[in-house]
Amino acid sequence: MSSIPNLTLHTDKYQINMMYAHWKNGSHRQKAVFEAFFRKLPFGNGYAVFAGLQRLIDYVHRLKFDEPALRYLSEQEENYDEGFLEELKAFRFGGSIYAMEEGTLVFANEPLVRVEGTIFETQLIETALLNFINYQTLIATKASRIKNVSPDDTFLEFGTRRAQEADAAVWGARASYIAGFDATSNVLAGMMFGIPSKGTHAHSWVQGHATEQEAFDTFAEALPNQVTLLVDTYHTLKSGVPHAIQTAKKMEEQGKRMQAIRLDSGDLAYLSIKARKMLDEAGLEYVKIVASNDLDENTILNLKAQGARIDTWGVGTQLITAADQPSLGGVYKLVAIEENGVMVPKIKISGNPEKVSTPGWKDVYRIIGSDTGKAIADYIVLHDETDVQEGRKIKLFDPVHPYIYKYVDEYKAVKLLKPVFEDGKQVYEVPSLEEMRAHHRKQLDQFWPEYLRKLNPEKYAVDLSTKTWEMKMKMIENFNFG
Ligand SMILES: Nc1ncnc2c1ncn2[C@@H]1O[C@H](COP(=O)(O)OP(=O)(O)OP(=O)(O)O)[C@@H](O)[C@H]1O
Ligand SMILES: O=P(O)(O)OC[C@H]1O[C@H](OP(=O)(O)OP(=O)(O)O)[C@H](O)[C@@H]1O
Ligand SMILES: O=C(O)c1cccnc1
Repeated sequence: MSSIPNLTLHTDKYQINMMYAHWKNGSHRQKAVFEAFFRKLPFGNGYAVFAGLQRLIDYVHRLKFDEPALRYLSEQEENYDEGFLEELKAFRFGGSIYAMEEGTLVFANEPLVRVEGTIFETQLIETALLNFINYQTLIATKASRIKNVSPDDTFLEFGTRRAQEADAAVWGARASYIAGFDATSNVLAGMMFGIPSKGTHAHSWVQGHATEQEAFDTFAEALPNQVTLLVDTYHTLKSGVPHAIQTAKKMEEQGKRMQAIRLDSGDLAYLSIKARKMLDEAGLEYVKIVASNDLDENTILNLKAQGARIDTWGVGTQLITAADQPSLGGVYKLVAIEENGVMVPKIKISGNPEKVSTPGWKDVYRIIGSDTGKAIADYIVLHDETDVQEGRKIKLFDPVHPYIYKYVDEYKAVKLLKPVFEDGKQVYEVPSLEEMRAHHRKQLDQFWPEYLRKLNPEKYAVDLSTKTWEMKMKMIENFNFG
């Protein structure tokens, strides 16, 4: 995508400063492994939906310190050596990246992306990687949560005007589509990604005409195949719906069908039930009802419970800004580094036991029961462990309460981290957005409903292999606080 800018300097300065210090020290070609993960699921949801990989891939391809970037760096008060800037000039990403596929259900404390390479390149990409996957995973999760309130209804993403700037709108629209939304109002996202783009009209269209009837008729004449009329500018039931019915009748005379009316204020349950009745009585059973107005999963669920007759939900602000939790706290931690030619696992100790990182270079398997076809647990192993790959009996235990355990031997193990780049070369064929949506739906089918419910979902197990757990415990024990 040529419209994507070079984001090489889209990083925190401390990354460049660490790269510089490594270069000064001669350690910049040392090999390192980092893993990105989050510690807590957002919105009290039982799962998150991974997204952001396409953006990461585009970014990695375009990593290059060009002349303006080098000039800017040369003017900084850090006073970087000329030799460092020469090193940056020659820089290309030559590392390896393994990642979850977009649309995959993911959980806390499991690697979502693993990056292997020189300390120079693995350090540089931390900030942008987290920026992309934290936001897009958050929005995809929110979208999946909203869509799952009523999976058979149609959901439109309407958030652009309220999004935190343009990139958030466009990439948020894409994340929403992966997780089950059906279309976006953002035309650029439509063009860039092939998402269906849809639109009704604003109140200004009605306000700008002498009468509401004239506004509706004129709109219907201009766009006869895409007529959704906004009926709440003056009075929904006394004016908007009757006028929309008149327009629909005129369309019928010309052999055309109006698509829908849109409700955008007031009591959406009451108004949709009344409007449905009026449309049906006029023989317009085929005209659908769209609703919008600061909707989120809770309001939609509530409206459904009240018997609202709404077919299509337009969701903006609450989705695109993830209003109830506007950030996902994904982090990127060093898990191994080369010392004297050998990769040595690394741990990050914290006073808060939940924040102690799991050392070593790891893979994640989804363990699926052979009898049920449903996911049992995600199982994290050191990358050279082979038991799970070979289908041998494994012990699943809670890493916080290891005395709670069970053995499983009848299972299928799906490796979740897919090779994306190997030694700087892209080896992953990015699926189409339609394939990602289908993948997401299949993922949902793989989980029992108790993990998917909106309120107080069951906690899905993310377990460490015995070797991973033992290594972690040993490293904590041996840690020299001196
Ligand atoms: N029957 C309902 N049950 C629960 N929530 C509802 C119902 N109908 C609408 N809502 C929601 O209640 C909120 C109403 O907000 P608000 O009072 O600002 O809207 P309004 O009546 O449309 O006023 P305005 O014209 O200023 O937008 C919206 O989030 C809307 O989606
Ligand atoms: O409420 P959200 O979930 O954010 O959905 C988007 C909102 O944006 C529009 O309102 P706005 O008042 O901006 O313009 P309008 O004149 O078209 O209603 C639209 O009518 C929705 O209410
Ligand atoms: O097409 C619409 O109705 C629309 C688009 C963006 C925001 N609100 C509504």
